[in-house]
Amino acid sequence: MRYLTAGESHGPQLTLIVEGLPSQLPFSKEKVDAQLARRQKGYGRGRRMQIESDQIQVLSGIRFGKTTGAPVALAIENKDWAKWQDVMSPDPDASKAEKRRVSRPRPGHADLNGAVKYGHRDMRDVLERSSARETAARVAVGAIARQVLELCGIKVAGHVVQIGSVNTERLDLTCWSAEEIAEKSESSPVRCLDPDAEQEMIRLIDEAKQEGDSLGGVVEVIVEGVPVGLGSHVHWDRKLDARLVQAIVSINAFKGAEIGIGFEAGKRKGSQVHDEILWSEEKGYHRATNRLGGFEGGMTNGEAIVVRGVMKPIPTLYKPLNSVDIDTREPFQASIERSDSCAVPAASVVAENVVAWEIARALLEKFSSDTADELVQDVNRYRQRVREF
Ligand SMILES: Cc1cc2nc3c(=O)[nH]c(=O)nc-3n(C[C@H](O)[C@H](O)[C@H](O)COP(=O)(O)O)c2cc1C
Ligand SMILES: C=C(O[C@@H]1CC(C(=O)O)=C[C@@H](OP(=O)(O)O)[C@H]1O)C(=O)O
Repeated sequence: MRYLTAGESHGPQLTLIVEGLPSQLPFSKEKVDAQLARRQKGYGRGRRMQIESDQIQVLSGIRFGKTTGAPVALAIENKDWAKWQDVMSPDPDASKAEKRRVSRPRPGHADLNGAVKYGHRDMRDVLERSSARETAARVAVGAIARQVLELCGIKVAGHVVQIGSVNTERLDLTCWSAEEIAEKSESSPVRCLDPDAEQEMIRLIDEAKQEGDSLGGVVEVIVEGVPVGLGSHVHWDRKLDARLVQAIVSINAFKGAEIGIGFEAGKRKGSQVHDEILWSEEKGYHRATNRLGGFEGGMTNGEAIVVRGVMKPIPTLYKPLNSVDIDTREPFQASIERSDSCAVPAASVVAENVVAWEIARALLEKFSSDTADELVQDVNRYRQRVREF
């Protein structure tokens, strides 16, 4: 299973093609649109999210509410395009495009590197594609992947663990199901499970916004119901934990990811890290704890997958940093039109969906999947085999 996305932030639409889905998979446009709506919410977003109302248009690969096995093509409209047509069409109005030409690179964004690499004197040609607008497309494909996972009894949930200096480390989530985590985070404007931390996060975002500054944070994704043995120890690029880390760090502004207790493992002794193996009639093989976040040897071990990602603060600041104009090579301090001040809550939805995609991809690699029925039967047969091992 693979996908491609295309589209500029202020172009007419995002376009995506998903290839390799099982045929006869029940396809719900409503479920995809619901994930897109979740991504648009979250405290700290800027004015752009009030303009957009993301929904997919299904262009191919679906008939009678099911996949046909052919590539699924989708589009997501950019409503902001109405104001950008003269500048962003393939044949723009030269004088209008000149007025919106960008010669002042933002520290922390892709502007300068992209301009140097691709030879652009107008950095709009970089920022339009490097924009996290593209994450709407990735949420849409993740939302389709979730429909595959759902059939196989696999649930994905996410929440915000930290914004700036406030975190929820003191929460013990071991007794919460993915469903409870999803429900609780959904009712929080910052998608945080701890009401005290939530209030403090909101205060910090307001403060940063007032100062013309921005904030990053940490998000966590949990995947429940995953069978043992997705991914493989036999080759580097088949290790599923590594693929999840790549998926998370590929989200705009994400600078790191960890599985389970992650970096904390470097501080502890082995006896405080490794999860003891148990067996019971009811659960079969399982672990006493889940510090390793559901992975050993690049393979799932049947415990919940726990993956975290850290997002740096948004680079576009109302309080600008020093930079150099590429026309004059003179220093400048620019003012900006609009930006998010904190997109961590929104990014937690992106993280859930890129993780869902990667898990679904690993599932389809392991099991027969020409049709949805074959997939479900194969997964069930395998789950039985695991119980009898
Ligand atoms: C949901 C989301 C919203 C974002 N919104 C903005 C924004 O409004 N302004 C901005 O400068 N960067 C924003 N970013 C971050 C930039 O897209 C990102 O920093 C940039 O593409 C450079 O990539 P890098 O930070 O991964 O190096 C956002 C990221 C995400 C995930
Ligand atoms: C459009 C989205 O996020 C955008 C991501 C983004 C960036 O630089 O990454 C910059 C902003 O774009 P604009 O300048 O048009 O307001 C965000 O709004 C979105 O999330 O759908």
